[in-house]
Amino acid sequence: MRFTHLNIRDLILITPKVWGDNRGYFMETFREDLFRKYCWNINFIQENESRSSYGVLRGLHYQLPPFAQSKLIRVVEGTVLDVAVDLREGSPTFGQHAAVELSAENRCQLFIPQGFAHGFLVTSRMAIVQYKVDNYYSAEHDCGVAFDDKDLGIDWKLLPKDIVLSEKDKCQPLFRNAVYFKREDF
Ligand SMILES: Cc1cn([C@H]2C[C@H](O)[C@@H](COP(=O)(O)OP(=O)(O)O[C@H]3O[C@H](C)C(=O)[C@H](O)[C@H]3O)O2)c(=O)[nH]c1=O
Repeated sequence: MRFTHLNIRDLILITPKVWGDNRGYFMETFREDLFRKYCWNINFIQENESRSSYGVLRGLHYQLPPFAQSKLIRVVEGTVLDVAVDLREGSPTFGQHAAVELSAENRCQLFIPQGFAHGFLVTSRMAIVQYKVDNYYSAEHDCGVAFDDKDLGIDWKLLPKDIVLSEKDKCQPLFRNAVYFKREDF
């Protein structure tokens, strides 16, 4: 299992070791000891799964403290463009984002600590995304940022007309109007 820092240092790409043979393959998808050593002290308490068709974009979402969530994301079917945006006031990468392709084929996982907005766009016919979080869902603390905010400058690769959004995501606030994470939150 390899842990690689992205352009935003606190975002970590995890590449599992895959054991293939004539039956198929085996891989360890999570190791707490390695995670604590190379990544983050974390206690995942909930796991989610969503299935989406081509062009669906879920995000950009985050939960505010005390229900802020770190996430460990993996794709078990299909391919997504996965994006995290730094919303931590005072961070040297505040307002910047990282985008990585996660797929059932590359088997990579993305760790996103608390303080980031998260979203993904499905670029295959269909994708199933599973992710662990370290805080329970709280609708009252659920927040978002507009996926297509010009100040964020995220290249989602698809034309806006081809992107499928929930009603909620069609009206997320612009980055400059979003609620950020304060220094005291960390
Ligand atoms: C997130 C969540 C949702 N729900 C319920 C609430 C809604 O009635 C329904 C669909 O929720 P939503 O439309 O917010 O689902 P997504 O658009 O996939 O939201 C997720 O999308 C991006 C990619 C994220 O990173 C977040 O984890 C999460 O916000 O599931 C729950 O019961 N528990 C939960 O943890």
